[in-house]
Amino acid sequence: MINPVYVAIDTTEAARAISLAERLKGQVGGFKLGLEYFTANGPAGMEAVSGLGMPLFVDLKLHDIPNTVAAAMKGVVRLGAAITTIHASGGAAMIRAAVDAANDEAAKLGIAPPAVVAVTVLTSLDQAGAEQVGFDRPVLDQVKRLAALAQDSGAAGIVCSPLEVEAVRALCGPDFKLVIPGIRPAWSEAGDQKRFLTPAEARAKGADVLVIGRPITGAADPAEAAARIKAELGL
Ligand SMILES: O=c1ccn([C@@H]2O[C@H](COP(=O)(O)O)[C@@H](O)[C@H]2O)c(=O)[nH]1
Repeated sequence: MINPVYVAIDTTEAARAISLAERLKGQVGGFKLGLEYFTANGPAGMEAVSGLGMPLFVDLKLHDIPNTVAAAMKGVVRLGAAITTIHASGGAAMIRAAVDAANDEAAKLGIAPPAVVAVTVLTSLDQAGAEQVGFDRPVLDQVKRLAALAQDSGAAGIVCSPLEVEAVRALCGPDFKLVIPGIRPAWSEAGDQKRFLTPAEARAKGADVLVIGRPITGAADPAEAAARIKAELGL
C-alpha cells in the first residue's frame, strides 16, 4: 500500500529541511513545503528538497483574484508539485482559473499537472473561531458547502479536518481527493490544531493524504516517530 503520509517540513532553514527530508525519505510518502519555507528559500530551496525524488506537496494556499492566482499557479507547476493548495473561499472563478492554469502550464511543460486541492475551514479553527470569521453555520456544513463548490469548479479535492472526512466522502464520491491535516497520534501534543484525530482514525474514515508535521519533525528522533506512525497505519 502507498504510504499516505506527507510530512509537513515547516522551517525557514533549507539545511534543516534537506536533512529532515533525507532522514524521513523511507518512512513517508512525500514532503510538504509551505509558506514558511518558500518565503525564506524561494524556488531554489523547493528544488533542493524535490531533488531528493519524493512527491512534493507545495502548500501555498493561494487566495486572490483569479488572474493573480492563475499566474502564481504557473510558478507552482514549474516547481514540479504533485499536490498544491488554493483557498476554496476564493470562489468558483478563482478555483477554475487555478485548475486551468495548472493544466495549461503542465501541458506546456509536458508534465503531469498537480492535484489542485481547495482548503475549506482551517483545522486550527473550532466552532467559535469559525464563527468569528463569519461562518455562521456548523463547521461541518461550511466544509461541505465549500467542498461542493470546489468540486463543481474543477478542483481535484479539498483540505479539511479528519472530523469531516466521512461526510465529504459521502457528498463528493470516491475519486475526490481528501487531503487531511489536523493529524495527532495519541502520543503527541495538539498545539494549535483544534479539529484533529489520530492517523489510524483519519485513515479509517477515508482520508487519502495525511499531512503530519510537528509530531514527526519536533520529535527527538523524527525517523523513529515517522516509523511509529507507519506501524500504527499497518504499513
Ligand atoms: O487546515 C489546514 C491546512 C493546512 N495545514 C497545514 O498542515 C500542516 C500541519 O502541521 P502540524 O505540525 O502537524 O500541525 C502545517 O504545515 C499547516 O500549514 C493545517 O494544519 N490545517
